Amino acid sequence: MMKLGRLNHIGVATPSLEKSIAYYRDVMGATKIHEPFDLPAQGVKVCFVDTPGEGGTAGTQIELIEPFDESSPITAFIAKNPAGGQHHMCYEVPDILEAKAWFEAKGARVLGEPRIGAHGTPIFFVHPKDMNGVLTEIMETPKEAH
Ligand SMILES: CC[C@H](C(=O)O)C(=O)SCCNC(=O)CCNC(=O)[C@H](O)C(C)(C)COP(=O)(O)OP(=O)(O)OC[C@H]1O[C@@H](n2cnc3c(N)ncnc32)[C@H](O)[C@@H]1OP(=O)(O)O
Ligand SMILES: [Co+2]
Repeated sequence: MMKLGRLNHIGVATPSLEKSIAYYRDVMGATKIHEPFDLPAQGVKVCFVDTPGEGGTAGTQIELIEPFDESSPITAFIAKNPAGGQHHMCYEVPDILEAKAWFEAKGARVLGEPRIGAHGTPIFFVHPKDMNGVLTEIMETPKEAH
């Protein structure tokens, strides 16, 4: 049985990181907005916004993602949702290969091989049609978090 880990982030696609950063800062009152960065290998520009956890623990994050270029995997999503929107959910697991085997054994479509994601650890995606309509990212928990 795979053991589901914490919700690491909620991916929110946007046509403009700049506008979305201003929204989380000025409307949502986010106190910690990380430095945006490019992730061309995954076809996105990224900005993490922290949401507070309980009693000083780390909460989850909003992962703002903008297409890096026309070939981005989120270009089609933005074309369908010009204002952007909730794109994926990312959960942590202790062992990415064990998790990949788990989902494949369940008959779910794992999209590609594990690759390094925005937190610098291996990730993969499971097709939304096999996950109750939710594009699901699985991420190996960063070692320092163990
Ligand atoms: C990895 C870096 C970073 C990190 O956190 O580390 C990120 O998270 S980057 C996030 C961007 N990267 C990805 O999303 C990679 C995985 N995604 C894909 O491979 C595609 O987006 C895919 C296969 C999920 C969808 O492909 P496409 O956009 O071409 O759309 P389709 O017409 O093929 O979609 C088929 C079917 O799925 C529905 N769909 C599409 N996207 C989503 C979504 N985000 N959530 C829920 N459902 C989605 C789409 O509506 C189609 O449904 P249908 O009923 O057939 O119309
Ligand atoms: Co993500």
